[in-house]
Amino acid sequence: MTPRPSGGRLVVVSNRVALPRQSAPGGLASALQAALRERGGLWFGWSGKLAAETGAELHRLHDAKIDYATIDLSRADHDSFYAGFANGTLWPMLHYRPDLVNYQRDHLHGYLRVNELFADRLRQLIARDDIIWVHDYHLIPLAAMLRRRGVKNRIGFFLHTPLPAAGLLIALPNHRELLETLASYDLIGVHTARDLRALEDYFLHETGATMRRDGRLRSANGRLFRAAAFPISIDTAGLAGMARTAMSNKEIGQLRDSLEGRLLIIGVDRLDYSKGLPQRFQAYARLLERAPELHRRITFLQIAPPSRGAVLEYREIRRELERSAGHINGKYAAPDWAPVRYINKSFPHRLLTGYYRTARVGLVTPLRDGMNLVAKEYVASQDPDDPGVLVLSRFAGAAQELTDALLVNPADAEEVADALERAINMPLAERRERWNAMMAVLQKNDITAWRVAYLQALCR
Ligand SMILES: O=P(O)(O)OC[C@H]1O[C@H](O[C@H]2O[C@H](CO)[C@@H](O)[C@H](O)[C@H]2O)[C@H](O)[C@@H](O)[C@@H]1O
Ligand SMILES: O=c1ccn([C@@H]2O[C@H](COP(=O)(O)OP(=O)(O)O)[C@@H](O)[C@H]2O)c(=O)[nH]1
Repeated sequence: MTPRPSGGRLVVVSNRVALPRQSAPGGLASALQAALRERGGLWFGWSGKLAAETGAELHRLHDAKIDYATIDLSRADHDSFYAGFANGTLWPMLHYRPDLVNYQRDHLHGYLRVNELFADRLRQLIARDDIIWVHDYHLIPLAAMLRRRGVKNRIGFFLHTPLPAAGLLIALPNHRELLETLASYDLIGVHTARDLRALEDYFLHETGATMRRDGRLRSANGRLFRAAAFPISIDTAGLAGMARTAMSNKEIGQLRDSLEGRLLIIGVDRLDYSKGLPQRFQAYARLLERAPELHRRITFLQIAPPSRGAVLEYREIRRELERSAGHINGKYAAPDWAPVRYINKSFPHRLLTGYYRTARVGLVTPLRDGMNLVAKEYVASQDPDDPGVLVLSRFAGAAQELTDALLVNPADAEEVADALERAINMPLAERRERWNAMMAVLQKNDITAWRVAYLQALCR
């Protein structure tokens, strides 16, 4: 029997789950929480905890229209699936960093084993009419495994990272066995037209798939599926409202007082090498070096909660940034002024939105980023009468939509320093004009529009 499409329960599956009252910064968790809060449904994934055995117990919880079902991972599965293959192999590859890829066959086996376990548990939870929406590179083969277990429901996939060109993807050992399983989904969503081109190109030229006249792809073994771009977004109106009320919070007042009239530049990123933080610090140092008149007039606040500490590169970048922040302050600080405030802690949106609104400049300079929701949150949080300026990397998916930001190449310290200077000195009329244009984009394509567009396409 054909499943009833749009009326069915929504079952979201992702490795990271935003459990109530648990803080785990990351765009996937923020976005899916906003999407599910409205639509309701079941959210299945990793509990974020370790246990003796993977998936031995299913933890159930209900909160604000969302049913949560989560499982723990064993230490060995966490190390091979999450830290190993997902974040030690796939993540660097997907972020154009083959030099950082650490491929180990036992990590791949762990990855496949955890996907099989996810398929087993999920199989027991789904009903015939459910619409299943799987998220991200941790779970690429899940649909193929569910299909083998007889699941006939609509199953969609969304990739939250960039997708590099086929020429790079083929450097991944066993790439075809893994990536071809994507054909078991009914719809593959990516953030941008560039990611979509890369996906189609890979399927057409590396796997023998063909493109039909109706736009669907036919895999080498005859399965029909679609691929399309759906740029993820934020709860624009909700965050704008939150930013307005945040300004009366004690913590925001404390930040404002501490600035003593200086202009604030803000960066908010998970501590990840893809976010271009060392390059950002260098660009800021370059600005201080070439514009002494700005000393004491500006302060750079970088919020960088630690992430994926089980992976070596993440521990190394943490050390590198501590050195870099110390070096800049050592060189330029005065007894009453520190040019950099560097914080390895995570903050809730209730405060972040107020920090964004306090900042004259939002500095978002990843080397590669699927979307980058921080860029969008910064814009949504601004005061319409006196908005700040977004300096944004061309290599974040968000740059495709936020074309009125000051777009930069994050690897060019001089160009980023130029943009910072321009942002600091930008007249109010130009700030308003740019902000209005970006806000119009975010009001049109908010998180609801993203969810509705994706699910409509999946159920078509
Ligand atoms: O779950 P973690 O390992 O702690 O990492 C956090 C998330 O990082 C990545 O987020 C991506 O999704 C965002 C929303 O689409 C997007 O804006 C951003 O560019 C991506 O980096 C990762 O893809 C998620 O799976 C992680 O949960
Ligand atoms: O201290 C923090 C730092 C970040 N975030 C959130 O984490 C998400 C980061 O998403 P983004 O798409 O920018 O990058 P990702 O971390 O997913 O790669 C955004 O919603 C941030 O507001 C947060 O809640 N607290």
